[in-house]
Amino acid sequence: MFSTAFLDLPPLAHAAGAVTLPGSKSISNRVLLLAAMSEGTTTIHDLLDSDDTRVMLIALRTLGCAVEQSGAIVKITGLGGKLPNDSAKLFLGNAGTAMRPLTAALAVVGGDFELSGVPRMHERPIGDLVDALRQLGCAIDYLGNEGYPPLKLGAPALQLDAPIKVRGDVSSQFLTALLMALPLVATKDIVIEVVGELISRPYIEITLNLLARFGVQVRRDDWERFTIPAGAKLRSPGDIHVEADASSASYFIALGALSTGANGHNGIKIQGVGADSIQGDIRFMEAAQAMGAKIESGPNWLHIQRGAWPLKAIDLDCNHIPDAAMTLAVMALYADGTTNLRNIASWRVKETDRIAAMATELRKLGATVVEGQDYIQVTPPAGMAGWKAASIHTYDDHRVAMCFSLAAFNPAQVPVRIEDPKCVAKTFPDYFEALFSVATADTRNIPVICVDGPTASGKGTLAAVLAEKLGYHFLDSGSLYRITGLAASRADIALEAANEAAIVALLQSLPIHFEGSHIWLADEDVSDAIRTEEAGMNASKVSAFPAVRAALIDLQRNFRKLPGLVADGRDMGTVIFPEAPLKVYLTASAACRAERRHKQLISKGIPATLDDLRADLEARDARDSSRTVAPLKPAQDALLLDNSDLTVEASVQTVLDWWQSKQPF
Ligand SMILES: Nc1ncnc2c1ncn2[C@@H]1O[C@H](COP(=O)(O)OP(=O)(O)OP(=O)(O)O)[C@@H](O)[C@H]1O
Ligand SMILES: Nc1ccn([C@@H]2O[C@H](COP(=O)(O)O)[C@@H](O)[C@H]2O)c(=O)n1
Repeated sequence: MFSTAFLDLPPLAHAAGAVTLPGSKSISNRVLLLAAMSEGTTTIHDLLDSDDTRVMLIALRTLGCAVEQSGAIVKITGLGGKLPNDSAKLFLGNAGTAMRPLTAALAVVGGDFELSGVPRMHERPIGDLVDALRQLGCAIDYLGNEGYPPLKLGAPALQLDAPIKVRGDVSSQFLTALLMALPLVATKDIVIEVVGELISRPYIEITLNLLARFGVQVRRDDWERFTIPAGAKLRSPGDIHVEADASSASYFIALGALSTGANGHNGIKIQGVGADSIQGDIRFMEAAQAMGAKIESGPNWLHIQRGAWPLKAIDLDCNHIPDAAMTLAVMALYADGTTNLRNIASWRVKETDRIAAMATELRKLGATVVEGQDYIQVTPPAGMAGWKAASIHTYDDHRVAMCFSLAAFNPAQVPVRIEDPKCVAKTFPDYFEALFSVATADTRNIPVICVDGPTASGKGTLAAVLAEKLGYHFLDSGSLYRITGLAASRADIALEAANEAAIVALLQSLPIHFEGSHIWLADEDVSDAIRTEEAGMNASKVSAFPAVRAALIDLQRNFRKLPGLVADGRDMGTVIFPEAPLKVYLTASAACRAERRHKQLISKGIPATLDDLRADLEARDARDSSRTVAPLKPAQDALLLDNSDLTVEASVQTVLDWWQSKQPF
């Protein structure tokens, strides 16, 4: 997951390949609650691992439910509707799929409970559900504002005779909550009557479908009346598999529809969900097809290719696909006219006011947007010149972050910044990794920051922090010369010009691989072995051989991958990435560098004297600067930074400011 303050997406050119999506949030949290409340043990496969499922699991454990987790398999021993802990405070983050059903289940079972969430959760209405539960005799108090969490629940005095009325036109989650909770107390037939036009019906279908899997057949009369039969009991189905999330699939369906192939492949294959999914958002497929996508489907897979181009503008009632419809609003940027998405009033009470959020952010990109209480109309930017690079605010809303990533395919090739990318953790923590696994960019558009300079100036430290803050890859090019020197010494090859060909032959056979900050030579972790002063001096010797340098060029350039790279070395800016948009030449006085290296070695328990270290680093710098190929020197367009009197933090901030000054947003 990218936990950076922002993630800059360079212009993306193509996309092709296969993605496996995480489990459905709607199914995961429903199954968790049903499994916890049922009789028997349920083994759940492919459960979504995200913020929303995590808060649900914590809540269930707090209530006394036994939960065993091993990877994507979770085993729940059901409580059979009886709570071992009938007094608890539950924090449910911003998970509507946890707050609403848990409120209903705990209110009917009874106990002393407090349910709260993040500030936004306390702005999301729950009054209609509370009103319905109070009709049943449940004891519920508001701890903050009337109609909103946090809530306090007490012991109910249940009256099940009269039909329970619940509004269906604000959120279908209120009805879902009642449907899942009432089998816990169905000593007689319990009737629920929906007031107002029921929205998001497909989500109710998921609920009914899962209740049936747990042994409860709800009778449905149209979409107005639901009866839980007397004697209904939740019983574990044993094993249950969670489908991949159809709402998450919408981003990759859109990707297939708007991008051309790459690497000899065409189209996007989505594993884990097919056209026969029980999730309502799968009908996003039809909307995408109406806009031009070509889609094939099989058991648990979809394959999407670009069809019509530009995409076709549509006018659609999106009530049946409220979450996935946000993706249509971004696809509309690539359409041949104005797209009108109607009947989406529920957007206003989701993680954020999604109509306002989408309108604001689409306008930043150059679109013309008209918004109403329950609709949004999007007209694409006028031609290439109409597109603007934009920093997309994401409102702590995972879907805003994910759908706006698709704007990076814009024909004007302007970059798009996604603020707070970690908000995708709500449903799809590795969304951007999945995107980068299928998307490609023109290499020249993948940003590289070069940090060159003499020994112990702090290049590695600076470059690693920059990479972490920007979410970029990191190339420690010196490690490649260090490994070469180490391997040659171990092979008893003297580091002399006469042995240049032998050293290159050895280098080309070396099984080097990187794992985070660790470097492996075959199955040996050589990260420490290459860090000695002797290894540094040997690296300096082999690095002076032109054939060794030539042999390492492609390997270094292959580090340039989405979303970007920070490269540290001696010739990053002069030879390896001469067209990099930012080149930093980092220096510090020799005395200062010797002192830093001394401290570094002593802290690792390696004995060293200041004088020897200074002599060594000056010798190394002299050799590096005087060699014939790729000598150590600042690139002509490098920015010089002498950090003798700067802290690491100050150096990092200086370079981040330089980088920001080059961005269009
Ligand atoms: N601005 C700074 N102020 C104080 N200490 C620093 C600063 N930058 C780096 N250091 C410290 O200096 C030491 C050397 O830094 P680092 O290993 O990053 O240098 P380098 O230029 O990558 O060296 P080499 O070229 O030998 O790999 C480290 O202990 C690091 O913590
Ligand atoms: N791009 C580079 C990087 C390093 N070298 C040589 O390797 C030695 C070790 O590098 P460190 O950054 O790990 O200290 C260094 O002294 C250089 O001789 C290089 O030539 N080009």
